[in-house]
Amino acid sequence: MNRRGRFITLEGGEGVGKSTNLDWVCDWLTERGIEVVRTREPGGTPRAEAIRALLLDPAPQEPLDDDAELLLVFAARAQHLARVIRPALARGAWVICDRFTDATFAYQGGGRGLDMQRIATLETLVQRGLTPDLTLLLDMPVDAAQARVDHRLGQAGGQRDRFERERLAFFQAVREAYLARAAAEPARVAVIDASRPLTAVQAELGEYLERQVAQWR
Ligand SMILES: Nc1ncnc2c1ncn2[C@@H]1O[C@H](COP(=O)(O)OP(=O)(O)OP(=O)(O)O)[C@@H](O)[C@H]1O
Ligand SMILES: Cc1cn([C@H]2C[C@H](O)[C@@H](COP(=O)(O)O)O2)c(=O)[nH]c1=O
Repeated sequence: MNRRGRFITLEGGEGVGKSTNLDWVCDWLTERGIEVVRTREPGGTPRAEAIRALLLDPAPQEPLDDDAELLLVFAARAQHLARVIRPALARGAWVICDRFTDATFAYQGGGRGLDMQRIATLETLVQRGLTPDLTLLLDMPVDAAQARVDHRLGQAGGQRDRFERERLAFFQAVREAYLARAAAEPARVAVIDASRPLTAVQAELGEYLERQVAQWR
């Protein structure tokens, strides 16, 4: 693929502030004249959003098999790549994505305990070499992040989705898997302490972006 744009992902467990900071990152890049495509996983196209709804639906009457969950995540990703991510990168836009395959290694690999090598095989099959240029991993202790989720749900009056209903041990395993990926790929994954006030988090995000954009231009 003729890839002219850049691919940036935001990652982290539930409630660490990905959505809040994604808006900020997109505005930061747009202010510098960069065409930004803001998207998310699972989702990003109507069909992939339909798969997202299946994945997030608690539907206790039919538990979702772990392998089915993994394959649905990659089915949504294949559609998202074909319809949104690859075309945007080819025309030179920068794709800013709320979660990508690091989330699969963290949730299905760390959280569910699925074999990381099987996930890597699907990654190769579906992505054909396309991986993020930069990943901003928002990290904080699980209990404090869960308190933020509770606060947000209390304000918005929503229900916990199928993942948000998991036990603390699941989220702890997700966090550890994310940190292991960051340690294995320090040049791509920047770990940001998300437990601090938003201004401090965004100051550090800005520093990473400043450095990275200067290097790419
Ligand atoms: N640095 C921060 N300090 C305090 N509160 C924050 C901070 N960042 C985000 N929040 C608040 O925490 C809640 C969760 O933030 P947000 O929805 O952006 O997280 P998220 O990682 O996208 O969550 P999810 O994975 O559950 O969608 C929101 O109410 C948000 O306003
Ligand atoms: C990409 C991806 C996502 N998930 C999970 C993680 C979250 O609980 C939900 C998405 O909801 P959010 O609004 O982004 O928090 O999906 C996953 O398990 N595996 C994945 O690859």
